[in-house]
Amino acid sequence: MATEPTALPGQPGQTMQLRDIVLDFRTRSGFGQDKVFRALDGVSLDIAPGQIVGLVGESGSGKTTLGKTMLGVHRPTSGAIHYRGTDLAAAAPSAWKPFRRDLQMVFQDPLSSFNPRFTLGSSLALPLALHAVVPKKQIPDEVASLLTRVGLTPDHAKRYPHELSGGQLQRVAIARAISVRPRFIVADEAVSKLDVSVRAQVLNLLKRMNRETGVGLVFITHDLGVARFLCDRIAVMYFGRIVEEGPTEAIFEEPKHPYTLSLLRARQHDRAPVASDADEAGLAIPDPAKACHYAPRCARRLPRCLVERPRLGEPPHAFACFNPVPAAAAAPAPAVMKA
Ligand SMILES: Nc1ncnc2c1ncn2[C@@H]1O[C@H](COP(=O)(O)OP(=O)(O)OP(=O)(O)O)[C@@H](O)[C@H]1O
Repeated sequence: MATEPTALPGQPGQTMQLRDIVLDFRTRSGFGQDKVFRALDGVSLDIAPGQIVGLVGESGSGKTTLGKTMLGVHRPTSGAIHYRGTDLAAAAPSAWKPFRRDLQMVFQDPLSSFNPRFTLGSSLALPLALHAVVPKKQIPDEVASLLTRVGLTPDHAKRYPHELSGGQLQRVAIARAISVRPRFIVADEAVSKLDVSVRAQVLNLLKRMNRETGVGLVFITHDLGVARFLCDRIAVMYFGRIVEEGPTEAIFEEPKHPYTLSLLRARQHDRAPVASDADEAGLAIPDPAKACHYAPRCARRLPRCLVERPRLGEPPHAFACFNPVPAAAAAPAPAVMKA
């Protein structure tokens, strides 16, 4: 369950609020025509200081795009990103500058997020110096301490990115993100390359850091066991929309959206989350602006679902569905990850 948000020492906590975020990617087709792909379609989400919010959903549902949008990597086509009294969505890129230290990301591919010509020690020292986190002469000690906190040794500071395994690099990426003592971290599949024992260690580190410093964490993952262990709240994404959002236990024990249920069942049976026989029935995909975009795959589809778009309801447990899953039909929750 969500804990009371706590602020960073000496810094008031700030909730990040996303309101109705739409993001269209424009791509060039082979015939020189612009094609528009709507990657985020009306996403609203609040992340309070001290909360860990999990973003789950199948590949391509928009999790990474949403994470990058809330950190200013992508500029939304419309909608609002309220943070510390500013609507950053509409602001010029320079408006993000004062918040660069506050908002950090651990990227999905750790190798490409490090400069191959820098030692990892240099890569870690750079943000410490840039943001004057510690006095200059303390930087080597701080780098060593960061490496130790993520389960590596100070010796790793002398190595280059290509000399480390994917899992080791993931830990350096986490060390870099926490080094500047941010207020928010978006961690994209940040523990996916770690073996079980190291994964537990890093998850415990993230949880401890979150509880001690009040850093807000958006944790993108395919692993529902990890999400259940780590997150206070879960947002389930499907094709650019949040279809269900609520406290972690409610999502696992009482899933309301048929897609959430299919995701939980898919995990139990270790298969892809394809919902029903509706696909095979050859149902035409309805206009997503005017219908539930999950309707063609949904076993609980009503005629209304094909002509009306359901809105996400009210917190604390919100879901966008006209015919939610009754409590008795909810799947037994998947096993909790032990960490
Ligand atoms: N720069 C881009 N230009 C065009 N389309 C993009 C771009 N980035 C992402 N997309 C598309 O947006 C959709 C959402 O992608 P995104 O990477 O956010 O999904 P995801 O849920 O994070 O997937 P995964 O779990 O596989 O990482 C995909 O269809 C993807 O192809």
